[in-house]
Amino acid sequence: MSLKNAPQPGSTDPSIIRNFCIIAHIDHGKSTLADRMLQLTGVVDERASRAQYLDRMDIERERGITIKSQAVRMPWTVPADNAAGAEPGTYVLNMIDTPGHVDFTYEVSRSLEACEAAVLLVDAAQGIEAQTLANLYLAMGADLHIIPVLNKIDLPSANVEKYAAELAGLVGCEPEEVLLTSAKTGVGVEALLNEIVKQTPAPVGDADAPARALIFDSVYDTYRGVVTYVRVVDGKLSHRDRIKMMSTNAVHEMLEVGVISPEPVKAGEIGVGEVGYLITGVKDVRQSRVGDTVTSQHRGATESLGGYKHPNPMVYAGLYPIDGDDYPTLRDALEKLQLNDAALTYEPETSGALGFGFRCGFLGLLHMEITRDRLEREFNLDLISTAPNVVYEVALDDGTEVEVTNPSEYPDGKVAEVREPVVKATILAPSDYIGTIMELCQLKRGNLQGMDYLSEDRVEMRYTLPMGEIVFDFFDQLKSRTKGYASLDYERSGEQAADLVKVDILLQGEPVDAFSAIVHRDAAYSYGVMMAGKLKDLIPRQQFEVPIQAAIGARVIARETIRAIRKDVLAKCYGGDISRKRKLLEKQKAGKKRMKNIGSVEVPPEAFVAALATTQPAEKSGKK
Ligand SMILES: Nc1nc2c(ncn2[C@@H]2O[C@H](COP(=O)(O)OP(=O)(O)OP(=O)(O)O)[C@@H](O)[C@H]2O)c(=O)[nH]1
Repeated sequence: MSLKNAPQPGSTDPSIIRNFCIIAHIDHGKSTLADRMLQLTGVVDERASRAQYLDRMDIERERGITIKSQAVRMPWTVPADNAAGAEPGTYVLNMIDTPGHVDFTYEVSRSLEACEAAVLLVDAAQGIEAQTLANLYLAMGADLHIIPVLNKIDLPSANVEKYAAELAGLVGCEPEEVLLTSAKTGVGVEALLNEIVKQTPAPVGDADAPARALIFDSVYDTYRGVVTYVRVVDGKLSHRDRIKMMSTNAVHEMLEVGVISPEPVKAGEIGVGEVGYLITGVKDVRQSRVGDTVTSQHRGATESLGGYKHPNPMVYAGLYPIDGDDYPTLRDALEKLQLNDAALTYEPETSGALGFGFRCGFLGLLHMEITRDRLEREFNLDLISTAPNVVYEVALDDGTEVEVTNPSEYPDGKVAEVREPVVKATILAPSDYIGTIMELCQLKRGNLQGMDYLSEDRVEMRYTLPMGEIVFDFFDQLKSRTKGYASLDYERSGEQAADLVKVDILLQGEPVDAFSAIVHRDAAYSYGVMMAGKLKDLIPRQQFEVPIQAAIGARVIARETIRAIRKDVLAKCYGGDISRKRKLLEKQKAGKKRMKNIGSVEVPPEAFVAALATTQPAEKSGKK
């Protein structure tokens, strides 16, 4: 069907609109399926435009903005004799993208809120993974209708029977009701589109009420400013409106309203149940936040849609340029990233060991890693990051409470109680590994909350765990203990009091702030021994002996010594080649300039990088 004849935005009857998302574990085929749907619905032409569309994404990727379209509008005509039994006719499908990873749970929940159904896509050769489950629970929490689909049925290793049963057991349907697709060959995708029409409830809203639209994504574009993606719940938003953000009452000029199909298409207005974008001339995503409700300034709604949450960083780390001269570049780079990232926070910080840098707040480990990666790649920076830590609430004997986001700020006074954040974790693994996983969780102070068999050889284990342990090396250890077969997902779940202490690392009696850590008392000794041992190997010998100590307050709990030696760079230079000697001496001098000085001890920046690389990358199971 030609897009020109498709139902137009602003005048689309909600009864023909279907809003859905696809939830899947990484690599189970979400992007391929989405591409296939764009082709089948004629939004992207199979030969020419597909290549073009992908090119466009490359450019976007290079510019570091939208990696995927956040929401695409697709017309779809259901034929008379469809197997799904859907009413024949032309429909408007809005496919809404959800960020995949746990760090962005709140963003995921808002994208889900904008839909009425979720396609639960599972690889027919892999089965259900932890991330599939976590997102499924969120979708069920949002009351979405779930459409179970097994993908990659073309693979020789596909085990349709086994995983259809697993999936059916999970969502509570018959195995025959699980749809089968190959996003790669296209098999089953038309049938899936018909099923989406049949099974997804049409949106319901009051067309005559004051406008209310949910912001489910907000993206900074260099050329157009902030592009805000919304789902209209009541009333309509017109390009003539001035709009109001209900959490702040800030009013903005509306410059453009439209839908994405797959290029932005301007529209006069968008109405009940429709999904589209707004451009309002705001320059920073903080002014147009995910979860907020948009209304019109004139005759606006008085009650928001609810559910708005301010993003709060959960993991903090210090970022320092290896070369001190890069500090202004780092500051500018963080400022630029913040334009497109409402959750990133930073403030200047000085470290005795590392010099000038920033204390940055992130939603989680993956968010931290993405940010750091972008700073290094896009802004050409070499960075040292301190070990990530969570936020602790410390109550002192005199009744004052402090929030500690940096171990070096840990109060010296008498501490009455320390509270740490806790997460609910879901671990999925082959049942052979139950023992080793339990052992690991015990070691990390976890509490088993429940365990279910998904099939005869796969289990879901639910634990509560201190978040501080997860940001340390939990995921690395889980992967190595289960040969990579376990998957992990977690969400924040309150606080608990814990016996935590600050361990300082001292070089020649001087504490090195970058190495201080807040750890459980039982783990303090092993942290001290590990750090002292590492540093002994990493710090080059000096002309004098250097003691390395780990201490809790004034009490030393571990000690190593770096023996004295003069590093003679000329030792290997036989003969009298004076120019080569000079070169070596100059090289040594340049190296010295980059050295960080702790008291009189010279530490190469590489030693900090290596010593601080104790934490693991988070599971890369989504992009944002
Ligand atoms: N054989 C086969 N391969 C498929 C199918 N669908 C996707 N793939 C392949 O599986 C890999 C992952 O597919 P993607 O669509 O990128 O998966 P995704 O879930 O979007 O992954 P992320 O975007 O990285 O989260 C790619 O190499 C695809 O070509 C399918 O139906 N059959």
